[in-house]
Amino acid sequence: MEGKRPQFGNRHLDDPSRVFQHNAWDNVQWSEEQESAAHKKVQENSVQPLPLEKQEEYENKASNFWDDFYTIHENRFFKDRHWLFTEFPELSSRSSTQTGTESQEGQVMQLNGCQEETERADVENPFPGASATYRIMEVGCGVGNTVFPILQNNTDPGLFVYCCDFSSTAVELVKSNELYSPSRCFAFVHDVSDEQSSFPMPEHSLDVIVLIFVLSAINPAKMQNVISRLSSLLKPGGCILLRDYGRYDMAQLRFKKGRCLAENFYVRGDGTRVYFFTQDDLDTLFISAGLQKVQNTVDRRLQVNRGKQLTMYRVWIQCKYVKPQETELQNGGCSSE
Ligand SMILES: C[S@@+](CC[C@H](N)C(=O)[O-])C[C@H]1O[C@@H](n2cnc3c(N)ncnc32)[C@H](O)[C@@H]1O
Repeated sequence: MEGKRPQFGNRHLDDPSRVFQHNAWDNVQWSEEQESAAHKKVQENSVQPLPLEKQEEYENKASNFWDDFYTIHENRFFKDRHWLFTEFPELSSRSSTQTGTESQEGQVMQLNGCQEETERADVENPFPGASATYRIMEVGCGVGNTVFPILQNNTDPGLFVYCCDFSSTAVELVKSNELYSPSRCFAFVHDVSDEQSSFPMPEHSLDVIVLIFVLSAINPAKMQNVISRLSSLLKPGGCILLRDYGRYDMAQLRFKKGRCLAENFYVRGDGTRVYFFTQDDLDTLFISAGLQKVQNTVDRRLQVNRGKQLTMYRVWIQCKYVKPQETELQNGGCSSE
Protein backbone atom coordinates (compact mmCIF):
# COMPACT_ATOMS: atom_id res chain seq x y z
CA MET A 1 0.00 0.00 0.00
CA GLU A 2 2.79 2.39 0.94
CA GLY A 3 4.03 4.40 -2.04
CA LYS A 4 1.05 3.44 -4.17
CA ARG A 5 -1.56 5.68 -2.61
CA PRO A 6 -1.21 9.20 -4.02
CA GLN A 7 -0.87 12.05 -1.52
CA PHE A 8 -3.93 14.15 -0.95
CA GLY A 9 -4.30 17.07 -3.31
CA ASN A 10 -3.84 15.46 -6.69
CA ARG A 11 -7.29 15.08 -8.20
CA HIS A 12 -8.68 18.37 -9.45
CA LEU A 13 -12.14 19.09 -10.74
CA ASP A 14 -11.45 21.25 -13.79
CA ASP A 15 -14.69 20.46 -15.55
CA PRO A 16 -17.71 20.80 -13.21
CA SER A 17 -19.81 18.54 -15.44
CA ARG A 18 -17.54 15.62 -14.40
CA VAL A 19 -18.29 16.05 -10.69
CA PHE A 20 -20.01 12.66 -10.29
CA GLN A 21 -17.27 10.74 -12.09
CA HIS A 22 -15.17 10.32 -8.92
CA ASN A 23 -15.84 9.98 -5.19
CA ALA A 24 -13.72 12.99 -4.21
CA TRP A 25 -11.98 16.04 -5.65
CA ASP A 26 -9.03 17.80 -4.07
CA ASN A 27 -8.17 21.46 -3.56
CA VAL A 28 -11.61 22.64 -4.48
CA GLN A 29 -11.77 26.39 -4.88
CA TRP A 30 -14.57 28.05 -2.95
CA SER A 31 -16.38 30.92 -4.62
CA GLU A 32 -16.88 34.16 -2.68
CA GLU A 33 -20.60 33.40 -2.46
CA GLN A 34 -19.94 29.96 -1.00
CA GLU A 35 -17.55 31.45 1.56
CA SER A 36 -20.00 34.14 2.63
CA ALA A 37 -22.91 31.66 2.75
CA ALA A 38 -20.79 29.50 5.08
CA HIS A 39 -19.93 32.55 7.21
CA LYS A 40 -23.64 33.38 7.49
CA LYS A 41 -24.54 29.81 8.48
CA VAL A 42 -21.96 29.90 11.27
CA GLN A 43 -23.21 33.26 12.51
CA GLU A 44 -26.71 31.81 12.62
CA ASN A 45 -25.86 28.57 14.38
CA SER A 46 -23.65 30.25 16.98
CA VAL A 47 -25.86 33.23 17.74
CA GLN A 48 -26.63 32.06 21.27
CA PRO A 49 -24.05 29.88 22.99
CA LEU A 50 -25.30 27.34 25.52
CA PRO A 51 -25.54 28.56 29.13
CA LEU A 52 -22.45 28.31 31.31
CA GLU A 53 -23.74 25.46 33.47
CA LYS A 54 -24.40 23.35 30.37
CA GLN A 55 -20.91 24.14 29.09
CA GLU A 56 -19.43 23.05 32.41
CA GLU A 57 -21.39 19.83 32.33
CA TYR A 58 -20.00 18.95 28.89
CA GLU A 59 -16.51 19.82 30.09
CA ASN A 60 -16.68 17.88 33.34
CA LYS A 61 -18.28 14.81 31.83
CA ALA A 62 -16.36 14.87 28.55
CA SER A 63 -14.78 11.44 29.01
CA ASN A 64 -18.14 9.92 30.01
CA PHE A 65 -19.69 11.07 26.74
CA TRP A 66 -16.82 9.46 24.81
CA ASP A 67 -17.16 6.30 26.93
CA ASP A 68 -20.83 6.16 25.93
CA PHE A 69 -19.83 6.74 22.32
CA TYR A 70 -17.43 3.76 22.35
CA THR A 71 -19.88 1.57 24.29
CA ILE A 72 -22.35 2.08 21.44
CA HIS A 73 -20.04 2.03 18.42
CA GLU A 74 -17.17 -0.12 19.77
CA ASN A 75 -14.65 -0.23 16.93
CA ARG A 76 -17.08 0.15 14.07
CA PHE A 77 -17.19 3.94 13.70
CA PHE A 78 -13.83 5.33 12.57
CA LYS A 79 -12.13 3.70 9.62
CA ASP A 80 -8.48 2.67 9.69
CA ARG A 81 -6.47 5.55 8.33
CA HIS A 82 -4.12 4.04 5.80
CA TRP A 83 -3.46 7.46 4.19
CA LEU A 84 -1.37 8.19 7.24
CA PHE A 85 1.79 6.81 5.63
CA THR A 86 1.65 8.83 2.46
CA GLU A 87 0.82 12.02 4.32
CA PHE A 88 3.14 11.35 7.26
CA PRO A 89 6.14 9.20 6.23
CA GLU A 90 7.52 9.70 9.77
CA LEU A 91 5.15 6.92 10.84
CA SER A 92 6.66 4.36 8.47
CA SER A 93 9.92 2.53 8.90
CA ARG A 94 12.77 4.92 9.31
CA SER A 95 14.87 4.07 6.26
CA SER A 96 13.96 7.39 4.66
CA THR A 97 13.35 9.44 7.79
CA GLN A 98 16.33 8.53 9.94
CA THR A 99 16.50 10.79 12.93
CA GLY A 100 19.71 12.58 13.68
CA THR A 101 18.88 12.40 17.38
CA GLU A 102 18.14 8.72 17.73
CA SER A 103 19.50 6.99 20.75
CA GLN A 104 21.20 3.65 21.19
CA GLU A 105 19.43 0.76 22.92
CA GLY A 106 18.40 1.78 26.38
CA GLN A 107 19.93 5.23 26.22
CA VAL A 108 16.94 7.39 25.98
CA MET A 109 17.94 10.90 26.67
CA GLN A 110 21.30 11.69 25.27
CA LEU A 111 19.99 15.04 24.32
CA ASN A 112 19.17 16.83 27.48
CA GLY A 113 21.84 18.39 29.55
CA CYS A 114 21.92 15.92 32.43
CA GLN A 115 22.59 12.78 30.45
CA GLU A 116 24.36 10.70 33.08
CA GLU A 117 21.79 11.42 35.75
CA THR A 118 18.86 10.49 33.55
CA GLU A 119 20.49 7.32 32.28
CA ARG A 120 20.94 6.21 35.88
CA ALA A 121 17.29 7.01 36.61
CA ASP A 122 16.25 4.93 33.60
CA VAL A 123 18.11 1.89 34.86
CA GLU A 124 16.52 2.24 38.28
CA ASN A 125 13.11 3.18 37.06
CA PRO A 126 12.56 2.13 33.48
CA PHE A 127 9.41 3.16 31.67
CA PRO A 128 7.46 1.25 29.00
CA GLY A 129 9.38 1.46 25.74
CA ALA A 130 12.57 2.62 27.48
CA SER A 131 14.79 0.48 25.26
CA ALA A 132 13.13 1.55 22.01
CA THR A 133 15.01 3.68 19.51
CA TYR A 134 11.97 5.28 17.86
CA ARG A 135 8.96 6.29 19.94
CA ILE A 136 5.63 7.39 18.59
CA MET A 137 2.69 8.45 20.77
CA GLU A 138 -0.85 8.86 19.57
CA VAL A 139 -3.04 11.05 21.75
CA GLY A 140 -6.79 10.45 21.64
CA CYS A 141 -6.27 7.07 20.01
CA GLY A 142 -9.88 5.94 20.27
CA VAL A 143 -10.02 2.23 19.46
CA GLY A 144 -6.68 2.22 17.62
CA ASN A 145 -7.53 3.09 14.02
CA THR A 146 -4.19 4.87 13.72
CA VAL A 147 -2.12 2.81 16.14
CA PHE A 148 -2.77 -0.59 14.58
CA PRO A 149 -1.94 0.50 11.02
CA ILE A 150 1.33 1.94 12.43
CA LEU A 151 2.17 -1.33 14.21
CA GLN A 152 1.37 -3.31 11.07
CA ASN A 153 3.12 -1.02 8.60
CA ASN A 154 6.23 -0.05 10.54
CA THR A 155 8.55 -3.03 10.95
CA ASP A 156 11.39 -1.11 12.62
CA PRO A 157 12.50 -3.41 15.48
CA GLY A 158 13.29 -0.31 17.56
CA LEU A 159 9.75 1.05 17.28
CA PHE A 160 7.56 1.54 20.33
CA VAL A 161 4.07 3.03 20.12
CA TYR A 162 2.27 4.69 23.02
CA CYS A 163 -1.38 5.50 22.75
CA CYS A 164 -3.71 7.18 25.16
CA ASP A 165 -7.28 8.27 25.41
CA PHE A 166 -9.33 9.64 28.28
CA SER A 167 -12.07 7.13 27.49
CA SER A 168 -11.29 3.97 29.46
CA THR A 169 -13.77 2.11 27.24
CA ALA A 170 -11.70 3.03 24.17
CA VAL A 171 -8.43 2.00 25.84
CA GLU A 172 -9.93 -1.35 26.86
CA LEU A 173 -10.96 -1.93 23.24
CA VAL A 174 -7.39 -1.16 22.10
CA LYS A 175 -5.94 -3.58 24.64
CA SER A 176 -8.33 -6.35 23.70
CA ASN A 177 -7.52 -6.07 19.99
CA GLU A 178 -5.63 -9.11 18.73
CA LEU A 179 -3.04 -6.80 17.14
CA TYR A 180 -2.17 -5.26 20.53
CA SER A 181 1.27 -6.38 21.60
CA PRO A 182 2.68 -5.13 24.93
CA SER A 183 6.22 -5.63 23.64
CA ARG A 184 5.65 -2.96 20.97
CA CYS A 185 2.83 -0.86 22.36
CA PHE A 186 1.54 0.70 25.58
CA ALA A 187 -2.05 1.91 25.82
CA PHE A 188 -3.08 3.99 28.82
CA VAL A 189 -5.94 6.13 30.06
CA HIS A 190 -4.92 9.78 30.13
CA ASP A 191 -6.74 13.11 29.94
CA VAL A 192 -4.39 15.45 28.06
CA SER A 193 -6.33 18.49 29.17
CA ASP A 194 -5.63 17.65 32.82
CA GLU A 195 -2.42 19.47 33.75
CA GLN A 196 -1.94 17.31 36.84
CA SER A 197 -1.92 13.94 35.15
CA SER A 198 1.54 12.63 34.33
CA PHE A 199 2.77 10.76 31.26
CA PRO A 200 4.47 7.37 31.49
CA MET A 201 7.54 8.54 29.56
CA PRO A 202 10.07 11.28 30.41
CA GLU A 203 10.45 14.61 28.67
CA HIS A 204 12.53 14.67 25.47
CA SER A 205 11.81 11.02 24.76
CA LEU A 206 9.36 10.96 21.84
CA ASP A 207 10.17 11.12 18.13
CA VAL A 208 6.61 11.68 16.93
CA ILE A 209 3.29 12.67 18.50
CA VAL A 210 0.16 12.05 16.45
CA LEU A 211 -3.04 14.05 16.87
CA ILE A 212 -5.76 12.83 14.53
CA PHE A 213 -9.12 14.55 15.05
CA VAL A 214 -8.48 14.87 18.78
CA LEU A 215 -7.42 18.46 19.46
CA SER A 216 -10.79 19.56 18.08
CA ALA A 217 -12.49 17.57 20.86
CA ILE A 218 -10.74 19.62 23.56
CA ASN A 219 -11.95 22.87 25.09
CA PRO A 220 -10.18 25.66 23.10
CA ALA A 221 -9.25 27.37 26.38
CA LYS A 222 -7.09 24.34 27.26
CA MET A 223 -5.51 23.70 23.85
CA GLN A 224 -2.38 25.80 24.35
CA ASN A 225 -1.47 24.03 27.53
CA VAL A 226 -2.03 20.65 25.89
CA ILE A 227 0.26 21.45 22.96
CA SER A 228 2.95 22.97 25.18
CA ARG A 229 3.01 19.92 27.46
CA LEU A 230 3.14 17.56 24.50
CA SER A 231 5.96 19.58 22.99
CA SER A 232 8.03 19.06 26.14
CA LEU A 233 7.84 15.28 25.56
CA LEU A 234 9.44 15.57 22.12
CA LYS A 235 13.13 15.02 21.47
CA PRO A 236 14.79 17.88 19.63
CA GLY A 237 14.08 17.06 15.99
CA GLY A 238 10.86 15.24 16.95
CA CYS A 239 7.55 16.40 15.58
CA ILE A 240 3.80 16.68 16.09
CA LEU A 241 1.61 15.49 13.23
CA LEU A 242 -1.98 16.69 13.16
CA ARG A 243 -5.00 16.28 10.97
CA ASP A 244 -8.25 17.87 12.11
CA TYR A 245 -11.42 19.75 11.20
CA GLY A 246 -11.09 23.07 9.38
CA ARG A 247 -13.30 26.16 9.55
CA TYR A 248 -16.54 25.83 7.54
CA ASP A 249 -16.25 22.08 7.15
CA MET A 250 -19.62 20.59 6.24
CA ALA A 251 -19.94 19.28 9.80
CA GLN A 252 -19.77 22.86 11.16
CA LEU A 253 -22.34 24.17 8.74
CA ARG A 254 -24.74 21.36 9.60
CA PHE A 255 -25.00 22.33 13.28
CA LYS A 256 -28.35 23.76 14.25
CA LYS A 257 -28.85 26.59 16.73
CA GLY A 258 -28.49 25.53 20.36
CA ARG A 259 -25.38 23.37 19.86
CA CYS A 260 -22.74 26.10 20.06
CA LEU A 261 -20.55 26.25 23.20
CA ALA A 262 -18.12 28.99 22.15
CA GLU A 263 -16.90 30.48 18.88
CA ASN A 264 -16.49 27.60 16.40
CA PHE A 265 -16.89 25.04 19.22
CA TYR A 266 -20.01 22.87 19.28
CA VAL A 267 -21.52 19.90 21.06
CA ARG A 268 -22.97 17.03 19.08
CA GLY A 269 -26.20 15.26 19.98
CA ASP A 270 -24.21 12.55 21.79
CA GLY A 271 -22.41 15.06 24.06
CA THR A 272 -19.02 14.89 22.28
CA ARG A 273 -17.57 18.26 21.26
CA VAL A 274 -15.82 19.60 18.20
CA TYR A 275 -13.88 22.74 17.29
CA PHE A 276 -13.25 23.92 13.71
CA PHE A 277 -9.73 25.34 13.19
CA THR A 278 -8.21 27.93 10.93
CA GLN A 279 -4.61 27.45 9.85
CA ASP A 280 -3.70 30.46 11.98
CA ASP A 281 -5.28 28.95 15.11
CA LEU A 282 -3.02 25.95 14.79
CA ASP A 283 0.05 27.91 13.81
CA THR A 284 -0.31 30.05 16.94
CA LEU A 285 -0.71 26.98 19.18
CA PHE A 286 2.38 25.22 17.82
CA ILE A 287 4.63 28.26 17.49
CA SER A 288 3.76 29.36 21.04
CA ALA A 289 4.84 25.91 22.19
CA GLY A 290 8.29 26.52 20.70
CA LEU A 291 7.83 24.38 17.58
CA GLN A 292 8.69 25.22 13.98
CA LYS A 293 6.40 24.86 11.00
CA VAL A 294 7.14 22.18 8.44
CA GLN A 295 3.62 21.95 7.03
CA ASN A 296 0.30 23.70 7.65
CA THR A 297 -2.10 23.11 4.79
CA VAL A 298 -5.82 23.25 4.28
CA ASP A 299 -7.40 20.37 2.42
CA ARG A 300 -10.65 21.49 0.82
CA ARG A 301 -12.21 18.36 -0.55
CA LEU A 302 -15.42 17.85 -2.45
CA GLN A 303 -16.77 14.44 -1.53
CA VAL A 304 -19.39 12.98 -3.78
CA ASN A 305 -22.09 10.46 -3.09
CA ARG A 306 -22.54 9.21 -6.61
CA GLY A 307 -25.53 7.02 -5.73
CA LYS A 308 -27.49 9.86 -4.16
CA GLN A 309 -25.92 12.54 -6.40
CA LEU A 310 -24.92 14.54 -3.31
CA THR A 311 -21.92 16.86 -2.93
CA MET A 312 -20.26 17.49 0.43
CA TYR A 313 -17.64 20.16 0.99
CA ARG A 314 -15.09 19.01 3.54
CA VAL A 315 -12.37 21.18 5.06
CA TRP A 316 -9.48 19.57 6.94
CA ILE A 317 -6.21 20.98 8.16
CA GLN A 318 -2.98 19.05 8.17
CA CYS A 319 0.05 20.16 10.14
CA LYS A 320 3.57 19.05 10.87
CA TYR A 321 5.55 21.05 13.43
CA VAL A 322 9.03 20.16 14.58
CA LYS A 323 10.94 20.80 17.79
CA PRO A 324 14.13 22.65 16.87
CA GLN A 325 17.45 20.88 17.15
CA GLU A 326 19.76 22.28 19.74
CA THR A 327 22.25 23.05 17.00
CA GLU A 328 19.74 23.58 14.19
CA LEU A 329 22.31 21.97 11.90
CA GLN A 330 21.19 18.37 12.05
CA ASN A 331 18.23 17.09 10.12
CA GLY A 332 15.55 15.84 12.51
CA GLY A 333 13.37 12.74 12.50
CA CYS A 334 10.64 14.67 10.79
CA SER A 335 11.13 15.29 7.11
CA SER A 336 10.58 18.77 5.81
CA GLU A 337 8.75 19.36 2.54
C1 LIG B 1 -12.79 11.94 16.89
S1 LIG B 1 -12.05 10.77 17.95
C2 LIG B 1 -10.57 10.33 17.05
C3 LIG B 1 -10.04 9.00 17.42
C4 LIG B 1 -8.72 8.57 16.76
N1 LIG B 1 -7.69 9.57 16.86
C5 LIG B 1 -8.90 8.16 15.33
O1 LIG B 1 -8.19 8.67 14.49
O2 LIG B 1 -9.75 7.32 15.04
C6 LIG B 1 -11.44 11.81 19.26
C7 LIG B 1 -10.82 11.00 20.39
O3 LIG B 1 -10.20 11.89 21.31
C8 LIG B 1 -10.43 11.44 22.62
N2 LIG B 1 -10.28 12.60 23.52
C9 LIG B 1 -11.03 13.72 23.55
N3 LIG B 1 -10.59 14.56 24.51
C10 LIG B 1 -9.53 13.95 25.09
C11 LIG B 1 -8.66 14.31 26.17
N4 LIG B 1 -8.82 15.46 26.84
N5 LIG B 1 -7.65 13.47 26.50
C12 LIG B 1 -7.49 12.30 25.85
N6 LIG B 1 -8.31 11.89 24.84
C13 LIG B 1 -9.31 12.71 24.47
C14 LIG B 1 -11.84 10.86 22.56
O4 LIG B 1 -12.10 9.95 23.61
C15 LIG B 1 -11.82 10.19 21.19
O5 LIG B 1 -11.38 8.86 21.29
